[in-house]
Parts: sequence; structure tokens; C-alpha cells
Amino acid sequence: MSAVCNSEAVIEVRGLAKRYADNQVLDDVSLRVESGSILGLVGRNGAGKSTLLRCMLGLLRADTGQAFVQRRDATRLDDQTKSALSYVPQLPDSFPWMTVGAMLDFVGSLYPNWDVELVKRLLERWELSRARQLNKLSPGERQQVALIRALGSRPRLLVLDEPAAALDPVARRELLREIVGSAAEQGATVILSTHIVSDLERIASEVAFLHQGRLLLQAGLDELKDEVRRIVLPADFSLPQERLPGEIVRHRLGDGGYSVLLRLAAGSASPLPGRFQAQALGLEDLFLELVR
Ligand SMILES: Nc1ncnc2c1ncn2[C@@H]1O[C@H](COP(=O)(O)OP(=O)(O)OP(=O)(O)O)[C@@H](O)[C@H]1O
Repeated sequence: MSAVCNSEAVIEVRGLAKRYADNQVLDDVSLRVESGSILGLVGRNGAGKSTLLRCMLGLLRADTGQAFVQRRDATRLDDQTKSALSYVPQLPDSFPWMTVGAMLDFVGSLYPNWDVELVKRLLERWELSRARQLNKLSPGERQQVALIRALGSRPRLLVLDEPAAALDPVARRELLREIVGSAAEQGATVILSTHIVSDLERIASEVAFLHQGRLLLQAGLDELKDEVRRIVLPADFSLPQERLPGEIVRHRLGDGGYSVLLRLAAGSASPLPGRFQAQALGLEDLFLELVR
């Protein structure tokens, strides 16, 4: 594996594969994340999202393929690249014996750009006392502290694994605002995995759909709205066996017809007759259509 790549992307993943026993968790996944993007990684339980995030950051070795963070081999990052990166796992549980304040002060002392004011503001907003012990917090509070810790270092790259899963709607809204703020004010790049696709509709610039270890689709939110269409075909329509131009996925319907998902670049004609209505889908419906 080469130690550097010449891509401008903040994250570049090429042909990643990972298997546990006979479970192929990642299968030939390639992905690019450009600077300043907010990428939402969507997939069902067990789709491989956490595994992909960990391989992407070099925290887990893939069987094959390559991952680069800021053009460096993810498994051999230097301290400077690491200090500009924050990763919050799905179940953060570091330093359980410490108080919230002691942990944040300790972590803050390791980062030259630690934002004391931001940390204070978030602790107040989420009503988290510095005196509380980490192992006595609820899962949602623990998640909030982990997020404060991640945001406090003002990272250039913020990677969040299901950050909102344990948060109430108010805390979730505030977290999303902070994420957008980090991206807008400091040009940070954000990658977050989630099941809550409505959150992504609010904040993501791009979405990637992972299903059974394969990346089915990665596109900008605007491109998805403009280019992806669902066409329902009746049972008496003879759909060719081979994939249509722009076809993402097709499903057989209960009545013998087909639902076909197509990505049609602006100005390109549909490969299916115009009498069949092409339907634009919101993110949630698109997700359901991709994984059903
Ligand atoms: N260390 C491991 N050993 C064996 N199997 C594993 C290991 N880690 C993950 N897996 C399996 O890999 C698959 C993908 O897991 P992963 O945690 O990446 O999915 P996910 O998309 O993040 O799921 P969720 O949304 O439920 O968190 C699952 O079937 C899981 O059981």
C-alpha cells in the first residue's frame, strides 16, 4: 500500500473490503469526501457503517483496499493529522472514573486549539455539571459529553458514529446546529452515520447509502433531488434483463410489475417510455427504496 495519495479529497477510500468469518461486512467500497462537505452515511442496522468509519480512519485494518486521510495512509497518520481529527464512536466510554470537568480539562490540555468558551457554552446549554462522574451519566448525557469533547478541539475533520441516536429532539437539534456551525465557520469536514435521515435533509451536503456492505449511491443532496427518480412499471411491460442506463436498483412488486430507481443526469432522457411517471423521492423514501 502506498503511504500517500495525490487526491485533494479529505477522505479517499478505494475498494475497501472487510470480512468477519463468513460475514462480508464491507465489499469493494470506494468513497471520496471533499473538504467542507457534510457527508451523511446512511444504512440499516448492521449495514457496515461503523466498520467503514473505523477502516476509513485506520482504526481497523481492512482486508483489502486503501484509505487515506488528508492524502496519508490512514493506518499511518502522523500526530499533526491525528490532532486535527475528532472521532466519536457509537458508544463512547473513555475515562469513566473521571468527572466531566476533569476529563475535558485533561483532553483540552492535549490540544493547542481547545475552545474553552465553546465547551463552557455547550455544558451550560446541555445542563451538564462539570462535577458529575462520567460513569454515572445516562447514555444520552455520555454522548453529549463525548460530542463536546470532539467539538472542543475544533477539528478539521469530525467523524461521528450515530451521534444523535441517544439524544432527545432538543439536544439533537442543537447538535446539528453546532455541526453546521463548525463546517461553515472553520471549513471543517464532517462525516456522520445515522438512521435519522430527516436530520440529513437539514444539514448534509452529501449522502452515501451503504447496504449489506456495498455503497449503493453517493451524491450531493441537490443531485439526489434533481436526478434520482422512481418509475413504477406494470406487470405487462417487458423490462430488459440487463441494467438500464442510470439504473441504481430495481425491485419486483407484488403485482408482478417493477419499481426501478434511476439516476438521470440533467438533460439526459429516461431509458423508459415517458408515459410512465417518474417520481422524485425524499431521502427517507429513497432510503427505503434502496434497501427494501
Ligand atoms: N468485531 C467484530 N466481529 C465480528 N463481527 C463484527 C464485528 N464488528 C462488527 N461485526 C459485524 O459486522 C456487521 C456490520 O457491523 P457495523 O457495526 O459496522 O454495522 P452498522 O451499520 O454500524 O450497524 P448499526 O447501525 O446497528 O450500528 C454486523 O453484522 C456486525 O455484527
